[in-house]
Amino acid sequence: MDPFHITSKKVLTLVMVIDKDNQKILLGYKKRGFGAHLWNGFGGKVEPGETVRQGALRELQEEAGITVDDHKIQKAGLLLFLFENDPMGLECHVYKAYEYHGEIRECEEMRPQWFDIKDIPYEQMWEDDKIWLPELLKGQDPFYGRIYLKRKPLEVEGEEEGKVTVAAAAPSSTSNVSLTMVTVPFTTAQPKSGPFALFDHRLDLNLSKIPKEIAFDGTIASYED
Ligand SMILES: Nc1nc2c([nH]c(=O)n2[C@H]2C[C@H](O)[C@@H](COP(=O)(O)OP(=O)(O)OP(=O)(O)O)O2)c(=O)[nH]1
Repeated sequence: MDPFHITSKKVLTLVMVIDKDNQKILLGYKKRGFGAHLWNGFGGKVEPGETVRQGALRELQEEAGITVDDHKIQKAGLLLFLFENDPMGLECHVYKAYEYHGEIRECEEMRPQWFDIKDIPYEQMWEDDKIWLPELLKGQDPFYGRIYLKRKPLEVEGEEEGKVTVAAAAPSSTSNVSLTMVTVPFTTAQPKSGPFALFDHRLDLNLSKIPKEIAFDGTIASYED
């Protein structure tokens, strides 16, 4: 049985806000939850009753405090995250925006910060980002990627007085796996990377040739602009 076979998926959004004039990108430090301690764009689960695009705009407003005009947010790609031995895939719709309204502000989930595009903190981001984000920044989008991830055995959860508490990483979907808590010596050299390690990937840069509905693994990924 293919360990990356999925039978269902969650639909997620991710918005990358880019300041072209100053060659900067807005990232948020995820303070809690899935992908905690990593820098990322802004996004989350699409809620019932909203389109993917509406979900992207809502999450950007909630997490960074800013809004983008509907026609100014551009689809940059579609990423399918597949987790080993997890039948739930994540279909992540990636958008980019070059203009926004409002004041950037921190919320309890994310701490936004501008980074020079030449200094993107890839070592503190999801491992797959270094595959597709440079393409987005070069304008090589829209793209379609399949990202295969393996669970890391242990993951940093918190730190106190030179020690960190680590827990067995939880799977992407609702988990019936119990967390194993242990305390190990903390080394500052250890990056706080995501709980999953990149196993394999495929990135297709000519999405225009792919039909709007993409069939994969028995499920259909919607591709709305
Ligand atoms: N850059 C990047 N982003 C990813 C990867 N995998 C992944 O889920 N994401 C993004 C997609 C979403 O924006 C975000 C996960 O959504 P979330 O769990 O925070 O959703 P949410 O805000 O609705 O969550 P909640 O805490 O309100 O339940 O992480 C990845 O490999 N790279």
